[in-house]
Amino acid sequence: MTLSAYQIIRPAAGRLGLALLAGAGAASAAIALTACSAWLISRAALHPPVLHLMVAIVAVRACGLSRGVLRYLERLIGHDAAFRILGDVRVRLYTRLERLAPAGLADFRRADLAQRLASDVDAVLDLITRVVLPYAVALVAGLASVLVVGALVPVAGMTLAAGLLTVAIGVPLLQRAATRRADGRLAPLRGELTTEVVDLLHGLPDLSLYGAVGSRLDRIAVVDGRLTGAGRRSAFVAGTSAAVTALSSGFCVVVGLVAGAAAVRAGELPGELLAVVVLTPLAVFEVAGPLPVAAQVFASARASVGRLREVWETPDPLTEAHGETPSRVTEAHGVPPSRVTGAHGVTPSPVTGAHGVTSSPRVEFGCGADLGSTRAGGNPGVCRVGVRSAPEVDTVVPEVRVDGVTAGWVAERTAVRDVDLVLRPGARVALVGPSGSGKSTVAALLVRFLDPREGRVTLDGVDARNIPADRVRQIVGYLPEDAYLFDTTIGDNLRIARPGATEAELRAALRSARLLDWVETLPDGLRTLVGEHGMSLSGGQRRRLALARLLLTDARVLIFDEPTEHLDDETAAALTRDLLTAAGDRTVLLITHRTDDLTGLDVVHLRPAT
Ligand SMILES: Nc1ncnc2c1ncn2[C@@H]1O[C@H](COP(=O)(O)OP(=O)(O)OP(=O)(O)O)[C@@H](O)[C@H]1O
Repeated sequence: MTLSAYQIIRPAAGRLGLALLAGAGAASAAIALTACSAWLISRAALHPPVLHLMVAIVAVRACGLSRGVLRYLERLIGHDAAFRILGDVRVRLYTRLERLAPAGLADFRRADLAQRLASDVDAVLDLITRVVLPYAVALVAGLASVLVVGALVPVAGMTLAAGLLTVAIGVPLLQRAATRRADGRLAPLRGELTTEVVDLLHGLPDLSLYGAVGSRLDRIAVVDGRLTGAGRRSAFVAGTSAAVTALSSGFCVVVGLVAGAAAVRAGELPGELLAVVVLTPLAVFEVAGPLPVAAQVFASARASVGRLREVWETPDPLTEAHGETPSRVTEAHGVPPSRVTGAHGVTPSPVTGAHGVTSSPRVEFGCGADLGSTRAGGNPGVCRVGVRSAPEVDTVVPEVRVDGVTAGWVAERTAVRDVDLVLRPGARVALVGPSGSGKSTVAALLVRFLDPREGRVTLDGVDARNIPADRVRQIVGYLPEDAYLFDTTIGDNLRIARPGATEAELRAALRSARLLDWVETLPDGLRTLVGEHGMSLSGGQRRRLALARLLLTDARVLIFDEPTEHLDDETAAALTRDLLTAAGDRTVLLITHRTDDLTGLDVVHLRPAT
C-alpha cells in the first residue's frame, strides 16, 4: 500500500488550484504596483496633463487594493486546503494504525510514533503552505516579470531570469550540498529525542533506584547535541541563502540601471520606463526571496512525509483467506458437550458441559448472496457476520476453533506452532503453559490482532480472516494482561466498551466484577478519576475495573489473560471465581500460570513453539 503525492492532495486539489491562482494574482499585483508606481512617479516628474496619468493612477489603486484582497484569499483558501489535507492524512494514518496495532507496530517505538502523528503530519501543512504555494506563485509571477522587463531591456530581463533561477534552484542546490542531509535528519532526530525523554520519564523511578539517571541524561544530551548541531547548520545555511538572495536582487537592480540607462541614451527606451526596469526586480525578489527557505522546509518536510510513509507502508499483519466456502449456517441450540483437542504442543483434554446455552437463532458468517447488504464496504472478499432471524447474533455463542495454527509476531520468529484448540459454546477452558509458550499469542489470534501463518482460526466454521477484525472483536472479547486504563473517570473507562451505557448498566457490570461496593464508598462514585494508567487504584481494583469493562460488551467468548497475576492466592481465587460467575453462559478461555485452583475448568497445556 503506497501513499502517493496525489493521494495526499486529492481531498483539496481544487482548493489548492484556487489558492495558487489567488497567490499568483497577489504576487503579480504587488509587482505591477511597483512597476506602475515607478512609471507614474517618473512620468509625473515631466508635468504631463493629469489625464495622461489617469490610467496609471487607476492601475496603482487597483493593484494596491487587489494585492491585499488576493493575498488574503490565498492565505484563506490555501490554509483551508492544507487543513483539509492534514485532516485527511491524520484520519488515514489513524485508520492504518488501528489496522496495524498491535502486531504491525512491533518495529515502532511509541514516543516516535506519537512524534510522527503530531509534528511529521504537521510537516504536510508546511509542505503545502511554505513550499508548494510559494514555488508555484513565484514561478508564475517571475515568468511574467521576466517577459515584461525583457521586452523593455533584454539584458535586464535575462539578468532577472538568471537571478531568479539562482535563488529558486541554484541556492537550494548549494544549500543541499552544504547541509549534507542535516535538514532531512531533523525530523528523525526530533523523534529520537522525544523517545529518549519519554523513556526517561516512564522509567524515572527505576532509574533512580539503580542510580542510572545520570547516564540516561547523558544519552539525551548526546541526541540533543546532534539535533542542535543539525539545527544550527540548517540555520547558518538559511542565513547564507538569504544573503545570496539579497545580493542577487541588488545585482539585478544594478544591471537593470546600467543596461536601462544605456537603452535610454540609445533612444531604445522612453526615460520614464527606466524606473520600471530598475525597480521591478526588487518587487519580484520579494516574491522569490522565501524560495531558499522553502527549499529547506521541503528537505525536512520530505523526511517527515517519508516517516509517515513508513507507517503507511508497513505490511499488514492481517490477511484475508481465499477459497472460503461462501457462507455457512450454524444452529446454536442443543449444544453438545464441548471438547478441547490438541495436536502438536497441546495436550488433548476433554471438556465437560456447556453452560446454559439455550438460544437458537440462525447465525451466518460469510459472503452468501443473501447477505449482500452486510458485505464490508470497499474490502472485496471480506464479509460481515449476518443474522437471518432474531435474536441478535450476540446472543449466540459460536464454536471457536484453532486448527493447526502456526504464527509469529516478527518474520523470523515463531511464537506458536501447530496449535489446535476447540472452544465449544459455553466451554470453560484454562490455557496453561510456561512463560513465553505463546498463550497470549493464541489470544491475539482469537481476536485477530494477528493472523496465522499456517492453519486457521474459525468461528462456527468460518475462517476468521473472512470476518472483519472489528466484528471478530465484537464476538470474542479479550482482557489483556496489561489492560489499559485511561486517565479519566471510572465511568468513562467503562463506557469505552459501551459508549451509550446507562449508570444502571455500569453499576451492573461493576457488581458482576465485585467492584460496586468499593465504588459506592467513593465520594465521587463513578466520577472518580483513576489517574494515569489507573495508578490511583490497587492492582486488584485495576483488574476488576478492566473486567467490568469487558463484561459490558456483548462478546460471547471471553478471554482472560492472566487476570490474577501478582495477586495473593486468596484474592486470585476470589477473582477467578467472580469472573467465571460473571461470564454467565459465555465461553471462557482463562490464560493462567496458576495451576493450583482450576476447579470447573478444562485444562489445556501449551508447549513452547521450539
Ligand atoms: N507484541 C509482540 N511483538 C513481538 N513479539 C511478541 C509480542 N508478543 C509476544 N511476542 C513473542 O511471542 C512469544 C510468545 O509470547 P506470549 O506473550 O504469547 O507468551 P506467553 O505464554 O503469554 O508468555 P507469558 O506467560 O510470559 O505472558 C515470545 O517469544 C514473545 O517474545
